[in-house]
Amino acid sequence: MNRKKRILFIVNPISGGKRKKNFEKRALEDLDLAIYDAQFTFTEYPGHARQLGEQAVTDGVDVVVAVGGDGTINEIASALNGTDTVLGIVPEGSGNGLALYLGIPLNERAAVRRLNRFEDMTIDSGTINGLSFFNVAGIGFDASVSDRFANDNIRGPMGYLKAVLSEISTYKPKRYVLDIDGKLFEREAFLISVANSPQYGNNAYVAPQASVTDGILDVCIVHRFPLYTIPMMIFHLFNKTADQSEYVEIIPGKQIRIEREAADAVHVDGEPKEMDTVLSIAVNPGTLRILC
Ligand SMILES: Nc1ncnc2c1ncn2[C@@H]1O[C@H](COP(=O)(O)OP(=O)(O)OP(=O)(O)O)[C@@H](O)[C@H]1O
Repeated sequence: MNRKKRILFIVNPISGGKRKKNFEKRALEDLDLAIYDAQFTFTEYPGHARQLGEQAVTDGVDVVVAVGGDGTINEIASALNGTDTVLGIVPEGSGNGLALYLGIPLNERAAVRRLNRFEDMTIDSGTINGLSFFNVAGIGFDASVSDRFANDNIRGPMGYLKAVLSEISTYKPKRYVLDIDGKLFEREAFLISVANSPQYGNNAYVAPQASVTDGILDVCIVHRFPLYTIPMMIFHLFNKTADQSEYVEIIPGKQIRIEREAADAVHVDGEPKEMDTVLSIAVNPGTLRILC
C-alpha cells in the first residue's frame, strides 16, 4: 500500500484582504485524508513563507500548499524550486495570476478538493538579478503600481484598481536598452513586463501567448500611448489581445539584459523590490513541480 503523502498548508493571513480564520477546519472537510497527512501553519511576516517552505523541503514534506496570492506562491515556490517537493495552490490573493492561468478554482473548497486529484506538471521559472519568479516580473509603470499597492491598506482587486488610477495620470515613460538573446533594442517604454505566464492576475493578459512550459520568457514592451487610447488598451488587456495593439511589442527570449536610466523598483510576481540599473534575467526550464 502507498504511504500517505505529507501535505503542509502555509496560510497568509493578510493576502486578498481575507483573514482565513478556521481555514484548517474548512480544509479538513474537503481534503482526502486517505491520501494526505495534513499540517497547517500561518505566516507571521513577509519572507516567513519562504522559510517555512525551505524547512518543509528539509523535512521531506511531499506537498506544500500556498494559501494566498502570487506573493505567497513566489516565496514558497522559491523554496521548492529545483526540488522534488510539489507546490499546491489555494488561491486567496488579490490578483491570483498563476492560479487563474492554471485553471485552479478561486473557490476555496473547490481548490482544496482539486488537491485530491494529485495531478502535477513541471513548469519553468525565471530569475531576475538572482530572485526567482514564476508568473510575471516587470519594471516601469507595473513596478510603480505594485509599490503603491504594497504600501496601501486596501488589498483585493479594488486595491489594484486604486493603485492603477493613482499612478496612471502622472507616470512618465522611461528609456531602456534591452539585449534579448544577443539582439539589441533601444526603447522608450511605459512598462516592460517579462512574462513566464500570460496574465498579471484578475484576467489581465499582458502576454497572451506566454506559456509556463515552453522554456521561453515573453518580453512585453508597452510604448508611450496617448491617454485617449486607455479604454482600448484596457480592452486588449482583458480580451487577451495585447499582442495586437500598435503600442505593444512582445519579444520572446531566454537570456535578457535590461539597462535603465537609474536604479528603481522592480516587481517580482507583484512584490516590489529595489534593484540596480542593470537587470539580468533568464529562464530556467522545468524547475518547479506544481499541482494543477
Ligand atoms: N503575517 C503577515 N503579515 C504581513 N504581511 C505578510 C504576512 N505574511 C505574508 N505577508 C506578505 O503579504 C504580502 C502579500 O501576499 P500575496 O501576494 O500572497 O497577496 P496579495 O498581494 O493580496 O495577492 P496577489 O499577489 O495575488 O495580488 C506578501 O508580500 C507577503 O510577504
